Amino acid sequence: MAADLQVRGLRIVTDTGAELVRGVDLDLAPGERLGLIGESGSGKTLTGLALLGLLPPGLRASGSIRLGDTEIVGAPERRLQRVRGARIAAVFQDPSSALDPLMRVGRQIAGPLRRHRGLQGAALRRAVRDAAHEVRLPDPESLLERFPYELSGGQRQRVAIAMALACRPDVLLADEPTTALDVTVQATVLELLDESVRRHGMSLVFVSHDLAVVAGIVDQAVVLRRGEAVESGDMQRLVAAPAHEYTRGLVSAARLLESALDRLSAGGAEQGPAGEDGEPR
Ligand SMILES: Nc1ncnc2c1ncn2[C@@H]1O[C@H](COP(=O)(O)OP(=O)(O)OP(=O)(O)O)[C@@H](O)[C@H]1O
Repeated sequence: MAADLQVRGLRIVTDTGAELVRGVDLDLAPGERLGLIGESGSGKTLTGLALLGLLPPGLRASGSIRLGDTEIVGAPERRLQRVRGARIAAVFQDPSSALDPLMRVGRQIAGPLRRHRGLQGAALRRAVRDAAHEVRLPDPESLLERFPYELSGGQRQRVAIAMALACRPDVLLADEPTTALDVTVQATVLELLDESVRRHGMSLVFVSHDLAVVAGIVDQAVVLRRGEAVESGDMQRLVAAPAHEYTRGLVSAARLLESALDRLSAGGAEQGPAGEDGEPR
C-alpha cells in the first residue's frame, strides 16, 4: 500500500558540529511529486540521502522522517535495509554508482527482486525481463547478458531505473537523474521516469538544480538555499509568482536561457533555412 512521506525539522550535522541542513519540512501524499531545487551545495542531495537513511559517515540526521508508519531517523540498519529498495528507492546522477561493474546487468536487476520479493527461478527471470521491457531497454535478451561497461550512459541509467522500480516502492527519489546524460537522451529518460511513476502510482521526490527540468515533472517544490528551505509550494505558483528573492533569481536565470533559445530560433526562422554553404537560401 502506498505511504505518505512526512519530514519535520530535518537537521543534518557533521560530527564536528557544522550544520549542513536545518529545519527542513516536506510532505508527500501517495502519488504526489515534489521537487527539491537549489544551487550547488544547498543541501538537496543530503536531504535525499537522509530520506533513504543513507547519510555518509560523519554526518548525522535529527528531526523526523516518517515513511508511512516507519521512522527513518535513528532506525537500526536492519530496518532500513528492509525499507530501502522496497518502500523507497533511488536513482542518482551517475548510474555507475548503482551498478556493480563486474556483474552482468540481468543479475543486478534480479538482486532487489530476489531480496525484497523473494522471487527465484523462472518467476525471477520473467520479472527481470519485464523490468527490462518496462524501461525500454533495446534487445533486452542480449543486453541483460552484458556488463555495465558494454552499455551506453542512457542504457545504464535505464538499468538503474529498472532496479529502483523493480520492487514498486512507494516513493522514488530521483537525484539529478539526467544531469550526466547526453542532452538528446535526457528527455527520453525523463519521459520514462514520468510514465513509470504515473503507471505505478508512486510518489516522486525529484532533486535538481535545473528549475526548467523540475518544473516539467513535479506539482510542488521546496527551494533550498544553504541548507534551509526558503520557499515551498505549488510549482506553477513558484514559477509564476516566486515570493523569495532567491527563487526569483532561479526563475529569471531559467527564463534567460529560454529566451536566448527563443531569440535564436526566431532569428533562424526570419532568415529561413540555410543552404548547403551555410548561407540563407
Ligand atoms: N560527507 C560530507 N561531509 C561534510 N560536508 C558535506 C558532506 N557531504 C556534503 N557536504 C556539504 O553539505 C552541503 C550540502 O551538500 P549537498 O551535496 O547536499 O548539496 P547539493 O545541493 O546536492 O549540491 P550539488 O547539486 O552540487 O550536488 C555542501 O556544503 C557540502 O559541501
